[in-house]
Amino acid sequence: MKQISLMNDLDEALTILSKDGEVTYHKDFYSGSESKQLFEELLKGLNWQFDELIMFGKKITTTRKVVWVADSDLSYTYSGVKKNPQEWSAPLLGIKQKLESFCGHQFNSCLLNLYHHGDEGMGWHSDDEKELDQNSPIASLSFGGRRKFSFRHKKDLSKASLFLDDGSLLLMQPPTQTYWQHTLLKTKVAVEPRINLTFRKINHAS
Ligand SMILES: O=C(O)CCC(=O)C(=O)O
Ligand SMILES: [Fe+2]
Repeated sequence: MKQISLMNDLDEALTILSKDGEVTYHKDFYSGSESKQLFEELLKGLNWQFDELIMFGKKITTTRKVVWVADSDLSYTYSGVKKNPQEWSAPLLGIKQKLESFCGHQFNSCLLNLYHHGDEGMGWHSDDEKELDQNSPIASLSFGGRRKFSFRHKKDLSKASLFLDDGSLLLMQPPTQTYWQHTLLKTKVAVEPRINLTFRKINHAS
């Protein structure tokens, strides 16, 4: 199995995948002080809830907490469970604006995940739900503890891994979700809590 590992000590954008999609990593999208402030605002200013998903036909509740934010006219089913969106808060709107001008794309929803410890992660999946606009990138922002993230090609199982730093942006362009899965790995090393935001574009129900 081919393994690509990247050290994230460059300042400019790093290209993560070699084929079947495009992912770039932008280490210092936010400065350390901006990230610290945004982490606190997001932690305190949103209604964090345990996530519910269907696994092996059973509804389970995660220890990780989530918030789903979206324009009020949207609904979204994720991991088999329909989500009810919260409204955009001021800090989130500020982040969305900065992202949109950087990416040249508009987003209408954001899934936030709060990982309290290293023993909370997210298993292999693609963000390829049918509601998502296939032509839109997914922009993943990280605040707090530095965590390892991997991609795995669905056919040849090749991998690409990197660490997602505090204040970093991982930009996943189409058709990345069609060909690759990704995961946030658990770790036994002590890590700070982390908040991840994935900005998405959901199609309006026709
Ligand atoms: O926390 C992360 O970096 C990954 C989150 C993710 O993959 C998702 O929300 O779909
Ligand atoms: Fe994901």
